[in-house]
Amino acid sequence: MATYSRLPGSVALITLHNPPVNALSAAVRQGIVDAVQRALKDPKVTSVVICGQNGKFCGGADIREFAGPMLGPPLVPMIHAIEAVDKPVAAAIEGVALGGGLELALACHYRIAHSKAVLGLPEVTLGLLPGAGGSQRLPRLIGLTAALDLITTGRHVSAAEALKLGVLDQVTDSNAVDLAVEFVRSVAGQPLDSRRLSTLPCPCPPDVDSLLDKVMSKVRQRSRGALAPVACVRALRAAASLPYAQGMEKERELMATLFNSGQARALQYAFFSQRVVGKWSLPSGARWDNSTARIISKAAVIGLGTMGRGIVVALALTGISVVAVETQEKQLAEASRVVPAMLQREAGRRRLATPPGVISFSSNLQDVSEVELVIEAVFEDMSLKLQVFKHLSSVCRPGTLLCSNTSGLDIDQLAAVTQSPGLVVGMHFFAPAHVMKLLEVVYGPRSSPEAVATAMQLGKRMGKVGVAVGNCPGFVGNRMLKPYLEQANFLLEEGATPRQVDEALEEFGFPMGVFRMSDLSGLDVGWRIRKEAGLTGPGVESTRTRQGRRYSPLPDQMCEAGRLGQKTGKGWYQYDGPGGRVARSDPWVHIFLETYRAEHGLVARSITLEEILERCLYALINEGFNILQDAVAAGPEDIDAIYVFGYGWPRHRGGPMFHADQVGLGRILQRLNQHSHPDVPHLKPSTLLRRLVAAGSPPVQKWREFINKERVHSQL
Ligand SMILES: CC/C=C/CC(=O)SCCNC(=O)CCNC(=O)[C@H](O)C(C)(C)COP(=O)(O)OP(=O)(O)OC[C@H]1O[C@@H](n2cnc3c(N)ncnc32)[C@H](O)[C@@H]1OP(=O)(O)O
Repeated sequence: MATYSRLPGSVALITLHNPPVNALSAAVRQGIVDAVQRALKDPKVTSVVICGQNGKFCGGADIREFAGPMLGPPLVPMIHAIEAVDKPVAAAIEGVALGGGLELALACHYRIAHSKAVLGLPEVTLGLLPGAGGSQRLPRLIGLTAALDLITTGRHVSAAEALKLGVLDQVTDSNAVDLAVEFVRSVAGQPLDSRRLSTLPCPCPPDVDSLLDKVMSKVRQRSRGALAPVACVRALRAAASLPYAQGMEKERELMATLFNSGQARALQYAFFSQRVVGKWSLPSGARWDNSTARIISKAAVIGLGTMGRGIVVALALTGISVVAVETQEKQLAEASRVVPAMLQREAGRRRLATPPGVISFSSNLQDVSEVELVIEAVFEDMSLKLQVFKHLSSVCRPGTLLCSNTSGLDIDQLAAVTQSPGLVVGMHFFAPAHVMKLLEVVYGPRSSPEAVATAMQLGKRMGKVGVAVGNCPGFVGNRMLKPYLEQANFLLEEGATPRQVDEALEEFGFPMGVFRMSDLSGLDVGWRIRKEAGLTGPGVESTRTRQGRRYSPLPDQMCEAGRLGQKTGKGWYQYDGPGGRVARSDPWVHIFLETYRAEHGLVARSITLEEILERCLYALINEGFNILQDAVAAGPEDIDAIYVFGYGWPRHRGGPMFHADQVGLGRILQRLNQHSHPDVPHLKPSTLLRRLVAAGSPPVQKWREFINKERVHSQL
């Protein structure tokens, strides 16, 4: 709702009440409409201030209402009515003015904000555009170029930047509501025509068409099939070229298309998934709201390879003092040179004046004795990690949390060699660790709620999306990746080319197909793991069935030929040289594949884009169902957040489990059955998938409840 009060000196104060962010729910909109009417009718009122309760102006439209029928007064006429008021209206912005919240502020005649406020039109991130006049008013206020940037990226801006751009009239370090009240009193009675943004022309650069074309091609390239950024540019083209009323008509038309698109539903689901994963729970009953996190101020990182360096930077950026340990002198010298530069660069990118944390470098493991938390990031080798954990357990003071950045090794085994297994968790970062948003927090059967809560809290401080996952080989992300990679290799055996497979996946929306990705991360990573698993290496017979399952030796043979990817200048593609980035098809690979097929009596067939997507994605999704069934992930949102934030799954497709829901569980089951083969267990439909289909394919939002019920009745 919204409350109305009359302050001394003829100012009406309208306050939005809808915790936690004063979203514009039906009740709030109704409250605003009523309060504005009251202010208009009251002859003693000469000016109006709109603010939000509890230091938050407004977080925009109530996203939860999007799923149901539209109730209450619509936003657009409400906003028009505010602009039309013949008494000065000011928005007093504290906390946030986002989406519909900023659109409400743009309808006001003046905008006054607290210096800590954050403003933006993030609708594009929800698959929408600023559909309450924002796409037409903002460019009229700050010019087309700046509006294109804010609206197509959805980025939040600080009050200082908003003031510079001209969004705000004044910024204060003290009370924004008091200042706004004082301000509107001082302008009461002054003409308002020039303050009504809808009446102003849109300031455009002379080469407006070329600017719009350039931005359009940039968003198309960046957004890989996402509809909203393209619609945003179209709405801004209308603002630049049409009178306001016609521009609004275009905005309405574009919004209607977006609103009903599957992409908007997917992006809104992704918004809530990100929040759901923060409310973690463990099978033991420990949860985010009944477990206490420790506040870490001093940490250590062991191992300064690529991952370790990124983790040091991520920690230091949060203001934590870091002891960075590397026992190999050459690597230590290089890290001591490179890490401070990385830190400086990242601090600059985040607009921090100085990096807040202090880093000390050491070659001596003894130097970690005083820290509160250690993250081990040594080479992915179990015996080495066990040695490090044993050593840490004796060096660190009692109560120190010991974390491993392993990408899939057994956390419980590491915990077992320490004196306090409850204080051991996995903190699986993604490269580059100071940039990538995902953090898998891996709990073993003995990990304490405090250890999980601390790792999750630390992730949040580092700006990560932390997802608590159970302990199993590969955890969630890499466990699901395995069948996906496997299918991609099988497709090559059967007649596809690396480019064909990659193009299908890139067209789906991945930033990189599986083979380009593999070239980037290095083919030797998987090779080493397969050797450790006894799947390849000296003495292993070169057959296409290993350990009782279909196996493709193709990637092993690539490694044996020295083709390790970008770092060697050759992998599934060829590059300009070692470290080259531009992937070109390589005739060598085509001959290699033909020879391989001939040797194994395989006849290449033509493979459709549909088959590529089905086999790669449905194999991955099927493993997602197994993971839910095994309670390694608490719900589909956890898996989807992992894939969106760590594995390049297109956000406008919600995540693999959301995608399964959109495609239809019955269809996924039917296609898995079709592609299934006795020696490819990954394609054998999971029991959970079968049970969901048998239960009538409930929507993804109901799966968590379904799984819990099935578990109670021992059906899973
Ligand atoms: C014609 C229709 C036009 C529509 C245009 C729009 O306005 S679309 C909506 C545009 N607004 C946004 O995109 C803002 C979304 N919210 C945020 O970015 C952040 O929540 C925040 C406002 C910056 C606050 O961040 P913070 O980290 O402090 O808190 P949380 O993100 O955890 O959020 C707290 C709870 O509030 C819920 N919530 C936030 N915004 C909205 C919203 N607009 N509608 C409904 N609910 C919202 C959020 O889900 C959290 O609740 P949980 O129960 O914990 O999930």
